[in-house]
Amino acid sequence: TQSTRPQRLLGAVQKNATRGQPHSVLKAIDQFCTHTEWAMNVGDEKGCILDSVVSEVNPATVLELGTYCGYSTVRIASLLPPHAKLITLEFNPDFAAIARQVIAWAGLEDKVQLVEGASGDWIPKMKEQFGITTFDFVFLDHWKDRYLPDTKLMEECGLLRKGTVLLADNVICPGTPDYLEYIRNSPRYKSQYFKSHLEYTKVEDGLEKSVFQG
Ligand SMILES: C[C@H](C[C@H]1O[C@@H](n2cnc3c(N)ncnc32)[C@H](O)[C@@H]1O)NC(=O)c1cc(-c2ccc(F)cc2)cc(O)c1O
Ligand SMILES: [Mg+2]
Repeated sequence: TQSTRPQRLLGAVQKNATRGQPHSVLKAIDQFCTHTEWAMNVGDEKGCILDSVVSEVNPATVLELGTYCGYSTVRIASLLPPHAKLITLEFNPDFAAIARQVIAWAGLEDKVQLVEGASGDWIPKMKEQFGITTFDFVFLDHWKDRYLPDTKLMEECGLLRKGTVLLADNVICPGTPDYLEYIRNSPRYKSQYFKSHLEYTKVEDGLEKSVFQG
């Protein structure tokens, strides 16, 4: 039977990366996506911007929306201080299964809780299920028309505090126009656009960093 793209990406990690070395996992995925097969990971160019924002925030609690194969999960988790927790939500079980193996290959399973399910269902359950009070950092990388409703949901559920940083991928391509309109015009956020390119291409894309004002 035919393999899927995530299965082929995992194969490239197991073949070319060293267990327990997150940077080698990222390098193997980026090489696979550059030379063999494009895949919708945040990639190395936007990934460096992600790294700098994560390092600046130095978060103890992280929420990632949209795990896919776990590339950005590994990228973020490899920068977290000890005892920090990253919760990542993925509703496609096949993608989740691959991501678990990519995260394990990087040796980061102790820092990561991968939850299978839809963000809209799980965000209201974060406090009771995972003992989260608020998130220090949120990476939005799931369905582009879910960024706005899920941000409003996080506000309503009291999951954001003064200083929480939201970082949104793909605000240009595929684009999240309703989210950008809201977040850039709301007095409750201070936003900054980081111009970049769609992963592994020359197409313009970018990340929007927004700090919740409380
Ligand atoms: C949406 C995907 C990423 C993952 O998110 C999970 N997901 C969804 N909605 C939910 C939820 N509500 N809760 C939990 N998980 C959820 C899904 O199953 C995917 O695995 N990402 C993209 O579609 C994506 C697409 C492109 C792209 C750009 C140009 C093109 F020509 C073609 C594609 C680039 C990117 O950088 C992306 O990130
Ligand atoms: Mg993305």
